[in-house]
Amino acid sequence: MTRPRTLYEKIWDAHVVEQRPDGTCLIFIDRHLVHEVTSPQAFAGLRASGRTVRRPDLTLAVPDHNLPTTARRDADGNRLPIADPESAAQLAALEKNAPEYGIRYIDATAPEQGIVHVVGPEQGFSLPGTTIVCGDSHTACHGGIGALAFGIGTSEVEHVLATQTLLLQPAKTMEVRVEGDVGPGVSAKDIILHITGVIGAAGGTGHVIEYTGSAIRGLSIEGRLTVSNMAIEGGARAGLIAPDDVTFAYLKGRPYAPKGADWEDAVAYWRSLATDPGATYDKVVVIDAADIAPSVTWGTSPEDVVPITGIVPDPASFADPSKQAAAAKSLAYMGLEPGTRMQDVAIENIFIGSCTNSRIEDMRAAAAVIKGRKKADNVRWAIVVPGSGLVKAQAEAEGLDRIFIDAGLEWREPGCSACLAMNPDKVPAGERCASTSNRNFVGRQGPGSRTHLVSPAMAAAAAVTGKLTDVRELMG
Ligand SMILES: CC(C)[C@H](C(=O)O)[C@@H](O)C(=O)O
Ligand code: SF4
Repeated sequence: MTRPRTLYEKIWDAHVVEQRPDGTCLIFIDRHLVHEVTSPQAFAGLRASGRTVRRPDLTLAVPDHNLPTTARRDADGNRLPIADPESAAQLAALEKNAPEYGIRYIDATAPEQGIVHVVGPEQGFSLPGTTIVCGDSHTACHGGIGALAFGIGTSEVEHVLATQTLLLQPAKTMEVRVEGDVGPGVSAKDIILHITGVIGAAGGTGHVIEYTGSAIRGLSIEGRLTVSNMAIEGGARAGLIAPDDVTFAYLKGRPYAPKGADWEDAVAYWRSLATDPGATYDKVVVIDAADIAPSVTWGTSPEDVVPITGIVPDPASFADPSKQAAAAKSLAYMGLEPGTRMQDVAIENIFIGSCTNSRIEDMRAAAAVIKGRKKADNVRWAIVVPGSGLVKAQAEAEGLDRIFIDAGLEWREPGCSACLAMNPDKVPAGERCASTSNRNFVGRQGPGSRTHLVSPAMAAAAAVTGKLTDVRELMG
């Protein structure tokens, strides 16, 4: 009998082309996602060496980071230019490179355009058991459907374009098991924020995390993508969730998903990927779902998590001296005093979007809280940015856009938006943002911006009260 293996080991083993004496493996890459920021130099490198794209059929390009989220066409249907020269150049490069190398390209104004990590699963391009890479650290997101998905650097993007392979060291395995049921108002985002708080921003270093347990199995695909998206914020190389009937139902009939007999074969294979009984992980963390509250960050690392009912911690309360120093620095940047109740922190900006939380369920969760309420007066800027044109269309068909607009929020075009300050959507220096994104780093949403990571329902709650708020207090 073969040795029991984890989900990670099975996917890895199925993709090893060659193993080197030092243990490094040449891995076949099934899917390559490309966006405008990390690809121009990679294509320039290909061009300089006279090489071609080895498997254009396994490559999908879509712009997302730099696109403004305001209207992309004028009243006559003409495409509006991008004002920022660097952004315009990156977009122009992708628009030229994709057709030149025969790569599938979703144009900035195509109905299915969106954030690359939303588009991949939505199009059925990202599939269970596949290896997926993208020149982007949140590629781990695709682990939510059971794909082994890594972020890579620009030189690796060039390597994958040219060879459809990548040299990788095998990772260690880590299980994060979340058992039990979460309480009302607790979403997938709260689960992953809580996990990040428990394991720390370096807790998964060198590991691929498999999220298991009944609380994870009970999540929709949207929720699983949210969890896996932030594997990287726990330091892991990738995140994984075993594909199951929920996954198959989500993927069936999507444009790039297998069809007919191929679909049946694929599902049979995908079912075989689940971690075998008796397989072991290098590290195991067990979390009780009942301990997870709606969560919020107070600092400038995604591990700086407290329940919304909590307070800003005192740096002295941390055992580790380096964490004490980091916490003191974070609090100075964030303009927060130890002991302040999180619910007393006023918020001027709201961002609902990003590859963590811009799928249809996120839109629904935010709209459910906003419905019948109004944006608080002290909230200066509140934008809702669907993750793709298809999410946008679905949300509009359900009337969610009207709920946001009637409450005084803005309803935007898809893109990365205020998740990072690479386009016009920025948070001003010294102001706070309740944000559904995944990073609260210094300057992440604009120079001097102060980010509090929360779930869509919590961001919506902050939008209507003007301060960080326990969404459970607003629930029916
Ligand atoms: C711009 C891009 C390379 C970057 C990443 O790698 O993740 C961005 O998506 C981010 O979230 O910080
Ligand atoms: S939405 Fe944010 S985290 Fe996701 S790919 Fe874009 S910039 Fe990166």
